[in-house]
This record gives sequence, C-alpha cells and structure tokens, in this order.
Amino acid sequence: MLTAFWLSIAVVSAIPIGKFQAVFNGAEEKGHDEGNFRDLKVGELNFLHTTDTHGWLGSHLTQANYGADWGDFISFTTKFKERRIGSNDLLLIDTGDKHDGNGISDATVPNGIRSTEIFNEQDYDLLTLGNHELYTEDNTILEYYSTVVNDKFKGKYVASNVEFVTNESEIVPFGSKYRFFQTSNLRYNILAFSFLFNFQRANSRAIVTPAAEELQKDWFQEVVNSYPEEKVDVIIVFGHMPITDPEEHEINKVHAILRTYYPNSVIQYFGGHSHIRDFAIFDELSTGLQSGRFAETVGFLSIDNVRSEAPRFSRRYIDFNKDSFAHHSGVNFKKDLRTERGANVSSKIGEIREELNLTSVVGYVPRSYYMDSKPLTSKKNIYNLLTTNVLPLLKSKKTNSSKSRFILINTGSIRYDLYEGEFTKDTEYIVSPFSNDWNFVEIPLALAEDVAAYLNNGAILMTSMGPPESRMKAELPKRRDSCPFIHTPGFTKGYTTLDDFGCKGDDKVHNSELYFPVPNVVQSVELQAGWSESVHFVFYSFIQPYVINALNALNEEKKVVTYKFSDADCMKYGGKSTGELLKDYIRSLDKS
Ligand SMILES: Nc1ccn([C@@H]2O[C@H](COP(=O)(O)O)[C@@H](O)[C@H]2O)c(=O)n1
Ligand SMILES: [Zn+2]
Ligand SMILES: [Zn+2]
Repeated sequence: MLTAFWLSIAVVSAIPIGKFQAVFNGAEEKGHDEGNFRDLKVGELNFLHTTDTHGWLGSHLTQANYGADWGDFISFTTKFKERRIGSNDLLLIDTGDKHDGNGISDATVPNGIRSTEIFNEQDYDLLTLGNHELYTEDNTILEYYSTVVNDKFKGKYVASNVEFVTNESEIVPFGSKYRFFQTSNLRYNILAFSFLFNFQRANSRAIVTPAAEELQKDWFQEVVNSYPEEKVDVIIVFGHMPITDPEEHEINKVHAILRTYYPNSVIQYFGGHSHIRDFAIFDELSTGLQSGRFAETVGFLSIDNVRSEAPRFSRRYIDFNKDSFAHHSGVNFKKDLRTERGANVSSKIGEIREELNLTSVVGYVPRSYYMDSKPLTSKKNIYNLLTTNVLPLLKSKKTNSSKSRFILINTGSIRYDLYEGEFTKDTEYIVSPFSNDWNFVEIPLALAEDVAAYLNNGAILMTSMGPPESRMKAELPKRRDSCPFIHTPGFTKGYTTLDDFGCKGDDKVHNSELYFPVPNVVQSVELQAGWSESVHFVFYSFIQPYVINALNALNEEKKVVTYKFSDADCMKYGGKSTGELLKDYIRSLDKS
C-alpha cells in the first residue's frame, strides 16, 4: 500500500534558476546598498534563522567576520524587532545540531550542559533537533529534559518524525508533532512541521522515522482535517534536512506530499545539516532557506503579499558580527546594539570560558591550515598536515607491533580550519571535536592499499564521511564558480553564495574563497623496511561499517582471503584522539 502510494508521488527535484523568473523577477536586486552592505527587505512576515551552531556561542575569536557572540545575537533580535518590524511579524527559528564543534559545548560533562543554558536564552518561536542531539544518550537526554519539555518552549519545540524513549521505556514524541498558531501582529495562521533527515545512527533513546513515511500516519491526516487550506495562511516546514538534496531528495518528497493537501498555500522551508548558505525555489508559492553553520550566519527571509496569489520572497545571509547586527537593526552606533539581557548573556559566556579554561594557551600555530581552500597536496592543507605530521604520532594502547601501518580518518571528522596564532584548549574542540575510538584490523597489504581509493570512489554514496558541505559534491564547485570571483583590496574573505535567486544573498560583499574538493577519507601510510604481507589497518570506530564493506567488496574482486570481514575482525587500537595528537604536534613545534 505504502509502496504503491510512493510510486505515485512525482519527486520534484531542485528547480533550475530562472524557471520562476516571472514570479520572482528582481526579488533580490531591489533595495539600497550602503557601503558594501546589502540591505534586508523587511516584509509583512519576517524570519531570522540559525542552524548547525555546534556550540559556537562564544563568537569566532580569530575571525572578525563572525565576531559576535550569543549575547550580541540576542541584542540584535531584540533591537531588530523594535526598530525594523513595527506592526509586521517576526519569527525566530533554529534547526538543530548544537553539539560537537566548540569547547563551550564539548568541554563539559555532560556535553552541552552549559551551552544549552546559553542557547536557550534566545526566544525562539520554533526550534528542533539535529542528528548531533542523537549520537549519544547523554546528548539526547539533555536535549529532552532541558529544552523539549522546558516551559519556555512549550508547543514551540517541534519534531514531527522523532520520538524519545523515556527511562520507563515509554516512546513519546520528541516535542510537538506540529504547531498551529497565529502571529502576534498581522494574525497570520501558521501551521508548522519539523523533520529530521533519515538519520539511522541514533542511540537507543531516540527513534527517527523517514519524513515521507511519517506523513502517512493518522496524526497527519487529523492535522490536515483540522487545518485545511482555508484555515492556514502559511505552512512552515523547518527541520534538520538540507533544502538542496541532490542525492536523497527528502525535502522534495515532503513538498510533493504537502502539495497534494495544500495546493495553494504558501509553504516556507528552513533547513540545515549540509552547513551551507542556501536558498531554493520549490514553486511559485514556496521557497527554502538554509543558514550555514557554526554561528557564522543569521539567515533572514521575508514574505510580502502573504495572503495574495503572488507572494514575494526575499532572503539575506547576515554575517554573525556586530557591524552587520547594528547595520540591519537600524541603530546609529554599534554601542547602541547592546541590550541588558544580551550583555548578561555575553558575560555569562565569558565566565564559562574561564571556568572551562578554554583560552589557556597550549602552543602557537605558525601558519594557517585549510580544509578546502587549499588543495590536498598543499603544505597549507590541514589534511596534508594531519597525514604527514600528526597521525604518525598515534601510539596504540593495545599492540606494540612493528608491522606496517595505515591510519585512515574520515575527512568529516575535521570540522574547521586551523588558524595561525595561539592554539588553545578550545582550538582542539574546534578542529577535531569527536572522541572517536581507534580500531584496527590485521589484513593483507594487497587489500589495505586499496581501501582509501575505494571509499573515495565518486560512484559510491558515502555521504556521511566527508565534511557536511561535501555532500553537495557535484553542486559545490559549480556554485562557487558561477558567481563573479571578488578580489577587491580592503575587503575581507568570506562567503560569495550562489542560490536560486543569484549571487547577491550575502549581506556583505566579500572577497571570494577558492574551493578544492575534499575526498571522503585521507590516510597516513607507514611501510616498514622488509614489510611483511600483513599490516595493521587503523581507523575510527565511527567509520567501521564502511571499512568492512570496502574490505569485502575489494576482496570479492581481488580474492585475497577466503573469509568475509565482520565486526568480529576489528579490535581496539587505543591511543589519543586526532585533536590530542594535533595538540601534541603543535606543542612540539615550540620546543623545536
Ligand atoms: N562521531 C562522529 C560523528 C560525526 N562525524 C562527522 O560529522 C558528520 C555529521 O555532521 P553534521 O554537522 O553535518 O550533522 C558526519 O557525517 C561525519 O562526517 C564524525 O566524523 N564522527
Ligand atoms: Zn551540523
Ligand atoms: Zn547535522
């Protein structure tokens, strides 16, 4: 029954730019630019959106472009509402992923205990979870008890396709299944849903149902019956799901289903997970916004003519800094941005940094290392640094064999560039936050030497191994090449985003960055003189399923061994995490 229904749904894929030009013509071009700012076009219904903050609540201390903290963000939203929104409406939305990426979240036990307090100071109208709230039981339990059932967010925490398993093993929704409400000024009737992408690595305290399957359930039919098209002005679908999804098309499947019940409603999407700035046109009445990562961006979206047949959409990606915040909120001076509540949150962040010792200096990074703005072969590429100088420092806690060794990591385990300057306790979490265990398998060299190439083969879908942006593999180089490459003396480097409205979405014109594709995995190889036929193949436990698959696939082709590889062949290797090894390496530079 389900399958038959499924086959009948036409999957709407990403709309080519220009398809709806008649409707959207000029949507981004109007509006006055001041300096190299591009202004926001405030409309009747306005949104500010964050996503994938990953603990970055204390600003980017080494990057002025993203130099505002969570307190400044709170001041901004307050002032923006007061000075720019007037009798229109503003909704504040977050789409999850709040752990793994910064000391403020990751240096505490349990992870996120202090960052959650700070994050929840923002007055979100709609919020939800990402996959990083579901990797560990601790994260899931914290999210549920600190945020989902928090009175402050009553009804506002929405998770349409995720369930929580209580201490008593009861299965309950991870928040509201949906939210129906009226905006405070223009009284728009809003029906909101939230979907997490089909994440199947959740711990035992959570269950994720694929969005399209969830929409076949009775509760959704009941919602449709209670809130038919005539009773709804705008449907909001916000969730931890990319708005451009060239591989799975999950959001397009959701859109196709919703359109069968709501053919004439405005449907506005807010997405996340792939860490990019993005804006997509779904049809004449529907667009999607995605607001980057790591508190580098506040996404802005407005809809005018909301109740007409030709609503007008406008979007901007606001750099997360006080200049941008002051400019767009319309205060005269940067100092006028501060509110008492925002300032209190900023000082609380300062106290947490102190308590967690995040600014204590471990060493000095002599020059910057980049994930994708330098090629892999460059000495300025971080993966090159890791495979050449850092991973070889790994010492096993379980074996002291002198066998040849391969150490393979997924590139997605590295989360940020490493900047020249002080290497602090925070830097370790920023670059490599995961405490993934090292495992190993003893295998013939003839298999080991082909695993990386197999895992990096473009024909194989390995979407969860590379950095989040690289999930857009085919799209990204096109996107970055399609907008003019800006190189103006005096401008700082930053985003030049191409989206379905064009190249002018960023609130500030920046000098463009180069982009070089990143493979799924990289490795260091140590072949001993007089090497024997069998080697130690070391990898993160997180990627064990992919390594086993690769070994079996390669062996099928090469017929090197007569058995199938399984988890039972993998053993604990032990040793320090990549972040700790990097710290040791940087420390050793001071001594040399
Ligand atoms: N233990 C882990 C967990 C995750 N990763 C990497 O992070 C990616 C997911 O990050 P998002 O912010 O996009 O949700 C995942 O695909 C892995 O690349 C990891 O390396 N180790
Ligand atoms: Zn994320
Ligand atoms: Zn995610």
